[in-house]
Amino acid sequence: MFAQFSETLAGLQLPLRVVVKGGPTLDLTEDPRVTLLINDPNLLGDMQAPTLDKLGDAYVSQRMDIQGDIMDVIEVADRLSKGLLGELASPPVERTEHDRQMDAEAISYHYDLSNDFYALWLDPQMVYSCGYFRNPEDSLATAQTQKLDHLCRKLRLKPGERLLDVGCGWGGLARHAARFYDVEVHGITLSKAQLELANRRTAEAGLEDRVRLELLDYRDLPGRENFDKIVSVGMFEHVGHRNLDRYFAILHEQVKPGGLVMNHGITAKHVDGRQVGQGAGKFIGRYVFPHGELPHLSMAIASMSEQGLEVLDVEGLRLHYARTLEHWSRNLEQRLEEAAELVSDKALRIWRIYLAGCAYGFRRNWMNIHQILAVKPHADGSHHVPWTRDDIYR
Ligand SMILES: C[S@@+](CC[C@H](N)C(=O)[O-])C[C@H]1O[C@@H](n2cnc3c(N)ncnc32)[C@H](O)[C@@H]1O
Repeated sequence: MFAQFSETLAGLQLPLRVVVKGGPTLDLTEDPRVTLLINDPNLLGDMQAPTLDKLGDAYVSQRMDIQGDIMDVIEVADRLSKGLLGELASPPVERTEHDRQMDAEAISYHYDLSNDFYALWLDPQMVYSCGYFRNPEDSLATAQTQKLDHLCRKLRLKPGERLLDVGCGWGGLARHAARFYDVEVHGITLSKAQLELANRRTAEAGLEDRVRLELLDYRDLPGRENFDKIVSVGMFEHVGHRNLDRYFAILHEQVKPGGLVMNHGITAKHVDGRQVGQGAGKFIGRYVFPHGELPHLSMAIASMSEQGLEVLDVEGLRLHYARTLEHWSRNLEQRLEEAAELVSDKALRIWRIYLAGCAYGFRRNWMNIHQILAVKPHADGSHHVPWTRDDIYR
């Protein structure tokens, strides 16, 4: 099997060494940067058609180990896959009918993993979404604070207003908005572990009177027109295509007439949902974000518009997310031993591949991220949003 494998790979100029445990070694160039250690010789068969999903799966299941910089590993894996299979154009992922239980389980799987583990590689405020780099060399902490402030400015928060934060994570945005914009924030999450730490940090910051966080599904928000402004960051990826109209209808119902809604989330590259990334999306769906779905920007805008939210501004931040993920991945790589004390070997393998793989994917334009700002106009069509964007950038 190894002879056939060597022949298949022979033409690829990749900085790759393949070592079969207790067996032969193959170097594709001099001084390879990346080594794949094959623990299970049967894997050589699968490696004839190496999608990123199959390679990732081999690593997660310990059939293979890796050596070298994790970013190099991802790049070499992608080049290996494209070299042997060409550019794969996969059909869209299967869309699922999301219900509360399915979403609660999917959220718990990802976000209840371990607060201490997330704290190892996120910024000090534990913001788990794309940062905003005024300068590409900004630190992660700076970029996250800038992102929180960018959102608050776009929302034109004013003292005393009520803000709903859908998918509040560890509460970084809620605390920033309450502290610096003097608003009252109601945040919701489906993660018990997140909520516990978010509440603790809010109490420590002395913001309990202005920040209320709770475990609640967005479909269970009571009442209507309760909020002056709404923000949702990194949450709508969990909603699902079939629930998109319902989700935006709920945001429309919850915001007061004249109020602003900000939806910040990852969007698909292609309108028809066909996948790029050599099977990487399958890996993410199986191991990282079960039932996650990425709508195209045009679908999000169409759905918002149909639900009565008038789109004012869209900002693409794709390279900002690549940079954010590079920080997260580098942070994790520097603290692998501590991480191994906090999560299982399997989870650590998954998160290593996911963070480096998504950094690579955003850089290569496999997906995008957009902030979409919309207003719910008054019944007569009026609203009082400033005529220019000058106030945001003062
Ligand atoms: C990627 S995290 C983003 C957290 C935070 N907005 C941030 O930027 O740090 C996604 C958040 O969405 C929440 N979420 C996902 N589905 C939800 C649902 N159906 N109802 C309420 N929250 C949900 C998760 O619990 C999590 O807090």
